[in-house]
Amino acid sequence: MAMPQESIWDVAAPGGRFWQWLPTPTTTSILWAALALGLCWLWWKNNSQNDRPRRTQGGRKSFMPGPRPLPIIGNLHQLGELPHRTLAELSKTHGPLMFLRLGSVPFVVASSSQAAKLVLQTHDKTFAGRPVHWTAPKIIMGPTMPSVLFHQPDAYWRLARQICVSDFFSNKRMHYFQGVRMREVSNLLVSILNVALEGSKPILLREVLQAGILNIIAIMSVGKPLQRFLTVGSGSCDVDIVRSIFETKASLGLFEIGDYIPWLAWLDLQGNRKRHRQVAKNARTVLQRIVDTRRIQHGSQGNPSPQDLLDILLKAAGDPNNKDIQFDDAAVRAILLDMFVAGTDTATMTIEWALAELLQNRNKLQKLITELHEVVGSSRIVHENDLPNLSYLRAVVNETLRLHPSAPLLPPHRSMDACDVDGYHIPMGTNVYVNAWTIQRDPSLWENPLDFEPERFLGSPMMDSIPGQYMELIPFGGGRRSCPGWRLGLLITQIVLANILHAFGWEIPIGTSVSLDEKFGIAVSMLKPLYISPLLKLESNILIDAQKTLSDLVEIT
Ligand code: HEM
Repeated sequence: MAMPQESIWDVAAPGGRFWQWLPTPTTTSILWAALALGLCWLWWKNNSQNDRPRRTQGGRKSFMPGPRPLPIIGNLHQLGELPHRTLAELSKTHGPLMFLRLGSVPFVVASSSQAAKLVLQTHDKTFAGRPVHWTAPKIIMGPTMPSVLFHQPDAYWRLARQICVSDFFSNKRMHYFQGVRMREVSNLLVSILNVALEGSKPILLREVLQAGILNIIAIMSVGKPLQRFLTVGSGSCDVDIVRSIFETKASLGLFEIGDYIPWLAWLDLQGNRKRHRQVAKNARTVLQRIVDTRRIQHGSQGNPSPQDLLDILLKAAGDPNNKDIQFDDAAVRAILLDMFVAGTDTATMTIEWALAELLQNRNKLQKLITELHEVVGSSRIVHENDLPNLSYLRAVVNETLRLHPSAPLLPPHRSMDACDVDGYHIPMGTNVYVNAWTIQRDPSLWENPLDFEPERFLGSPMMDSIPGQYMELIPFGGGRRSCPGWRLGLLITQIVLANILHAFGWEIPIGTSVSLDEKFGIAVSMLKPLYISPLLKLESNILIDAQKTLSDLVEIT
């Protein structure tokens, strides 16, 4: 019988096989070797310029300017606690289109209104993507992230977004829920009244606002305030739905090292994954319970016409025309989460910032109070129908969104294709930040840009503009990825702000002050939340009667 031929490896080492000369590999040594190889690869990738936007002018190639990255972490160390501010500083050196590498992920930062226009208008379709490395949303919503906010712009996303825009956020639906919103505003006023009657103790205004606004979004989305869904049991652990929503928001706002150094993601260096998984399990449990209950109700009522977002989504999920698109329960849950996550803090923080600015600028506060008094009088609360007559209020909200946009860098966009922007060739898969914060404080666009001057909007065409119409003012983004809930966001911000200023005076406790320092997060908030005392201005029975009348008008089951 012929002997099998020896391979080159068998003969390479005299007296034995090649690998017998190597030390026996242990798991640790394999890990170290893998780590070393990974580091080399990252070093090479960081220093290679393959994915760096470049342009050719007069036969000479030049790269998009940007700060020099470090190995492995790229420019991550330069972001600091308030990335919109540090990126604004860097853009002063490197220009309005700047390249950075965050970890190993390539980013372009647009810091002028012209650069924003290129991203959000001229190449809107190309830059409609979202990052592919997004640990928390993937764990919480599932690997395809079937949410409007996080999903890539494909047929599913277009359908989900269109359902939201043309049905849920339609004028008809907004009008339908007007009574509900007013009733929740009156509830909010009465909860502040109870504090005021106790001798005007200071309150954490943010908590009261958050609870009221969450209720508005919940009723419009799932038919009733979240507290009305009894705490549900899931096996041995009980899941509180309001807590679950807050935990989800907190998880989605966490900085994840693996999103920037994907190669390290599996190590879960920050130990966040366990937390995300628990958050995902809780959210799935509470939301699925709501979905199942509604299905049972639908079953017993025949095919009712949709009223809230859940009805609309279930109708879409059962529509045979959508059978090629996976519009399943995971999608329904993710879109509901979108509304709670994207709709609550943005409006809450905008109201808090507005009040903080007004307390620092007492003459503007007085002007707004006078307007409210003239238009509404002192015998009733402010109604949504009053809003068209409250132009200074609208100007105050615009000015607040200019100085304090909730998402100062907008959520990251991503190029779905290679494209040329301002002569630079930008490869597919490049992430993009649009620095709305710096654009909205650009001295070449705004006079005295750091001053709180609502008057600048009076008589300006920007006063009632729609998102993306003016690139100088983009708190809601622009283009196909712009905020679909902007009308509702503005409505809630205006009606709540108007009412808390009309019904109460606000005092800063002696020995404290209002600080405009910021805290970065899913929505940028005040570092030191407002802790202020309400002083009743309207007669208390006006608030109590309003609450009673509105509750009688709008019944909730
Ligand atoms: C003052 C209030 C609000 C502000 C400042 C705000 C701001 C924004 C911004 C900046 C974006 C991203 C735009 C981009 O990527 O270019 C966005 C997206 C979004 N917003 Fe809002 N928003 C507000 C209120 C709301 C409300 C009330 C809802 C829903 C109830 C909502 C739902 C969404 C959703 C679903 C998206 C994702 C859109 C997409 O990716 O296609 N927002 N919002």
